[in-house]
Amino acid sequence: MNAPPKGSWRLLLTHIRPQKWKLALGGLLGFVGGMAGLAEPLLAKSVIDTFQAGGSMVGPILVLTVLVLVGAVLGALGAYVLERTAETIVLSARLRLVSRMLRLRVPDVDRLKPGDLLSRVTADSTLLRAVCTSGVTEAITASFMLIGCIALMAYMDAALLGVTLIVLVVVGGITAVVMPRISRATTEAQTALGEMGATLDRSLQAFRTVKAAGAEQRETDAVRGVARKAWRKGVTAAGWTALAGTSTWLAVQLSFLAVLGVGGMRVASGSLEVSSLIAFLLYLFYLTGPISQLVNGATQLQTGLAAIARLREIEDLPAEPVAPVESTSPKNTAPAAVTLRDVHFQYGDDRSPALNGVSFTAPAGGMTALVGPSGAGKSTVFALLERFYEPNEGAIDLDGRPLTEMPMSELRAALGYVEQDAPVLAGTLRDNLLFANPGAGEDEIADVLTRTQLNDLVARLPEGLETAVGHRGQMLSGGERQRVAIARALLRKPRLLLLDEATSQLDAVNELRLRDVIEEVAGTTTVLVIAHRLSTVTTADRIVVMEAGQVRAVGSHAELLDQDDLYRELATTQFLTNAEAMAPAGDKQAKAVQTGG
Ligand SMILES: Nc1ncnc2c1ncn2[C@@H]1O[C@H](COP(=O)(O)OP(=O)(O)OP(=O)(O)O)[C@@H](O)[C@H]1O
Repeated sequence: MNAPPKGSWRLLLTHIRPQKWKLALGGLLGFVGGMAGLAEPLLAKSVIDTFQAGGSMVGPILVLTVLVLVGAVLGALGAYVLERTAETIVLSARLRLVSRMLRLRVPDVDRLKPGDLLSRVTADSTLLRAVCTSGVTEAITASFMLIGCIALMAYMDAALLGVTLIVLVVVGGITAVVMPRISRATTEAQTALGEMGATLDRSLQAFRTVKAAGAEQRETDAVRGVARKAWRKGVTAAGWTALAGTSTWLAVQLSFLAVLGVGGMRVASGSLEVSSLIAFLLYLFYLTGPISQLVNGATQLQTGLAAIARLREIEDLPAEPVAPVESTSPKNTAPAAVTLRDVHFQYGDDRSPALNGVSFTAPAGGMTALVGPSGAGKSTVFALLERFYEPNEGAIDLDGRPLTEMPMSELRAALGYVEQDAPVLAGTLRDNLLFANPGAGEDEIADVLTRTQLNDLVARLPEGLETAVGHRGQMLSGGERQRVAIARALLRKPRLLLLDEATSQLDAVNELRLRDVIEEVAGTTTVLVIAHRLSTVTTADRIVVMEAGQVRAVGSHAELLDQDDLYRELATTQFLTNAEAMAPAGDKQAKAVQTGG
């Protein structure tokens, strides 16, 4: 990336525009403060002239002192206003990103890594701060100062200014060459930082697995590897930045020597006053400030634009529509029928089809079970029902209405979704229950706790509903987690409950409880369950057998046992082991051969 893409500038302006007056005020204060400093050499010249003429120096020195103080105060005030405004710009960028992040579409998030996303909100957005202060405002102020300074130098002595400018043009050239390199190194450093976040996030998400697999060192090495990569890129950027800074310093020193030489000769020849030479030299040193501010500003701008480019990648992604404020009219809670008509879907152009012409109906009320070998496309059906993805062909209707014609919020409000894994979030049990319906009352909570047979769990927990359940709910058993997730989904009063049964073994008690809970729920709402248990399939009103992205049979347990070979095979291998698990003396070996999925 040699030049930041055009869109990055536009996005930068989007962030800056709302704060433009505050930035202008900060810049103005800094500028006025700087102007006070600019007048100092002129006054110093008059002090020297007065001294040489034998007049009183009290007046000029007093004015000089006041000017220094006013300059300092205004400069500090300007810096504060700028920094404060820059913080506000960082905040607004973060708020924009955060509110967009959770509205991104599932297929886009599938591609992105959570740790990298995190690093964009935290690390990359921070870089905006510098771009708004040094990058934009200070650079503009510094340009004015530079122009003012050069004008005054021209007024003092045009020949000496000529000498100075030659050296400055050389610095400008060096800076122009260095800047794109800083930009590239910064982008790479930020990308590496994002990679580090993603790698670390992966390990933390699977913390127990990492330990159990004895992979601490390997994972640590992986994170250290990307940390070092970020360091290398950071060091490269630092090197170029140092070169830019040093060339500035060197330019001023060289100008100083050149002006001292040329000016000295002119003083000796009597064509220049000593006081003018001193004032000119003071201006020359004064020039260091604006020039290094400009170089620093350009550096920060490159850094900021690199960060902005990463923020833009998120901002450019399409988002799902924002849910409107919940209407006050009572929510339709009647069980809904769902129909899939010749649905085709593939996760990407390079993937083989996950669904290949799937058609079936789950009538309103009652339970429909989806069964089939792993990879048959069962979870994909759920993902399409939630409109996490859109079918490539075919249609899905809810109560005869195509999903695409329903507002997303209405559709999702009508569905309850219990994921197969990690259905519980960090927080208290109450937080978890209220997650999908924060407005639910105590009586509603009590009701779902009874329906999902969680009362004894609540009684057993040290702080009841207020007990923290740990990151991803580790403090609960698998069966409890699943029932908590069902309770949460029920509190939302869904018209259709999508339940992806965990494939892991539940003990006999929990399996029976789950069966009873599903059966009870199916009495009041439509339940579509991806079933891995005999107890679930035998109680289902209808069973849809899927294989390789297609529906191969639909019927009752008895019908399918009789008519469908695959179902019979599943029943005798997969489901049967669950049945054995229900037996009081659960045969551990039988459990072990359960195929899952
Ligand atoms: N997010 C995804 N991106 C790409 N491919 C996917 C994704 N999710 C699933 N697939 C693929 O789509 C196919 C169907 O997967 P799906 O999860 O629907 O199967 P399933 O029947 O639910 O299996 P299981 O019972 O093991 O969960 C599989 O080949 C799988 O590899």
